[in-house]
Amino acid sequence: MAKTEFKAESKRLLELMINSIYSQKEIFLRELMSNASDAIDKIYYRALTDDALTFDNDQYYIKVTPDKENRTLKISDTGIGMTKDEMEDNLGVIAKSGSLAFKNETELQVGHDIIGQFGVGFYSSFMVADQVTVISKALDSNEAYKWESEGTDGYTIEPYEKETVGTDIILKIKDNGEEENYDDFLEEQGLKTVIKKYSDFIRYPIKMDVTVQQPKEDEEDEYEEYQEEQTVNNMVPIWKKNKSELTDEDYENFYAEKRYGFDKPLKHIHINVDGSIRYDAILFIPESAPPDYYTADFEKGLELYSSGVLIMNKSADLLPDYFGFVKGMVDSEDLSLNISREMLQHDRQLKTIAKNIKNKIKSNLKTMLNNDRENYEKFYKAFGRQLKFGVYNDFGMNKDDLQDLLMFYSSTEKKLVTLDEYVSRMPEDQTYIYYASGDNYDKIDKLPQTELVADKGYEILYFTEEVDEFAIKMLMNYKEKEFKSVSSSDLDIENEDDNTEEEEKENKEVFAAMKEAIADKVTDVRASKRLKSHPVVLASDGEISIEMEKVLQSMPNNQGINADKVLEINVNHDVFKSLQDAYDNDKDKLKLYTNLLYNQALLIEGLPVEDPVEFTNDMCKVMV
Ligand SMILES: Nc1ncnc2c1ncn2[C@@H]1O[C@H](COP(=O)(O)OP(=O)(O)OP(=O)(O)O)[C@@H](O)[C@H]1O
Repeated sequence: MAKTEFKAESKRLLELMINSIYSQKEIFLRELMSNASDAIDKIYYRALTDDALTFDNDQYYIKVTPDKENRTLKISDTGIGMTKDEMEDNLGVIAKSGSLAFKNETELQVGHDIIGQFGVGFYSSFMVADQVTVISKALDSNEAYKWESEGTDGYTIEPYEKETVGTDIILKIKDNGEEENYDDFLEEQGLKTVIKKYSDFIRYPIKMDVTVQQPKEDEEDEYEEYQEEQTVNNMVPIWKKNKSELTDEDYENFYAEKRYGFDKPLKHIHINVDGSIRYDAILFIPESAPPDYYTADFEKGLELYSSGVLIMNKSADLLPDYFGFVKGMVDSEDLSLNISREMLQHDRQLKTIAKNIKNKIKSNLKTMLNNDRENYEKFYKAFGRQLKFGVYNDFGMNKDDLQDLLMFYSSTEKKLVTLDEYVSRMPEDQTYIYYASGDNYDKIDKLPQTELVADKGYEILYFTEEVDEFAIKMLMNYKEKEFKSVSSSDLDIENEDDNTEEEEKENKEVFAAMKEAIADKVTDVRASKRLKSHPVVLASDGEISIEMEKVLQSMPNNQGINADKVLEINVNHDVFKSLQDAYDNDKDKLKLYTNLLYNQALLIEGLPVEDPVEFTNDMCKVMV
């Protein structure tokens, strides 16, 4: 039969699986168990709304059958099954399509990373099997099909006989290699261990024929063996267990099992509430953001259960947007099983739960910040941006909840610091919280605008993300201290040797002539109070800073909002003497110098020079 080729990305993933050196090959079983359990969930949902279907617990289970002689492992479920089209769609293409595109070739070759970071799902079977056969009959269908593949060269699908609805997956387990032993996946004990480790909390029974010994009748010391079907998993959901019985590893396994993420969570929060509203919840703070996190595709939400039965995969109403990174589940006896999405939105109980959850997350993050700084910084690297958006969004409504969770890089501490730490260190004569914006820490370090503030010994917070200044503008102040950009025209710093005002008065005409030369570009040309060694800098008057202008300009529907730019000249720099000289003797030269300085200031700001050809020609004019 002709083989159908896998799509290119799937083929690459398969190659990785087949040649994988990944040590935890056993996770293939977890993936297959989860798929089987999801398939049964789907029938369960259908039964909720379809009167023709009843969900009888006894009929729904997963069965694991090893066959040592033939080196096969069969995993059967009584779930919803797949039609021929679904087999094509689901097994012929990698589910999380696009995930490979996020990785570069070297990372792919290592192999570890990709398996650790992305759900490899069904394909992980190829880590342990030479051949994978899927026989499935979908609910409402009279036909069954067999999908088969030996790896990268493609797969076949053909009609097949299967009486009952559900799916059988048959793996032809690889022969042992020099260093690798696959026999565990054919042994009762090995399989049991792996199932317990990863899939203990699967809600449906995972059954296996287990060899049991019992004393022979009438004959002491003699035993006979027989096979007995046993349920291998515990089925009591982890959230119903006593916290003291559970280890970090249990929570981590649950996180992986549920596919909340492919990282290791930084923290879990287990909540049991038995008050006027009863609920249990397990929440996780992930370590890293999923690739689509900061895109419109990302959907936040927690799994919602009603008395242990999943009623919604992603209940968005349970999490505020700014905590959208939190993964996990909530189970409440007080929610009705058949509640609709629309009704849930207005459900008073759900609102109360959401509020409690929000406060729990906040207090847990706060504790992590205070007691486990290293992990908090990891978290902040992944999701700090989200918190800052949280401060900015909804007209700053949530800023009080979030301001103490923010961190910024400090010029003096050379690490991330909180606003509270900054304010508590402020010298008495310092009125403002100073910040400087730029692309990265190194660039900001070198910004001329920081000279005076840094010289004064004041700490400066470095803003490197687009949202930073917008969030801070929304915050307005922290502990009554206002924020001030080092680029703002009035820095409010006393400087005894300041001679700028006199110089500016004395050289009024020079400044006026310079202003005239670039009148369409800046609102003013002034003597700078903030520069020490640099000749020139751009500052801004008013609410819109130059960094904000950059962000606003890059937006699709930008409305041409500009900062009021001021060109500041260091009157104590030799360049100023040249300007004075040019004013006295050669007005064209003054124009040339002014334009050059303006363009230099643009470059320092990371803004594009408006006319690069004119700029280089001007440079040449000074040289010859
Ligand atoms: N036992 C099964 N019964 C019914 N459908 C299944 C079964 N196993 C897999 N599928 C279908 O194949 C799809 C692909 O499975 P796969 O394990 O590759 O990815 P996933 O479960 O969607 O996502 P991931 O494992 O990456 O979280 C599933 O979404 C499901 O639709």
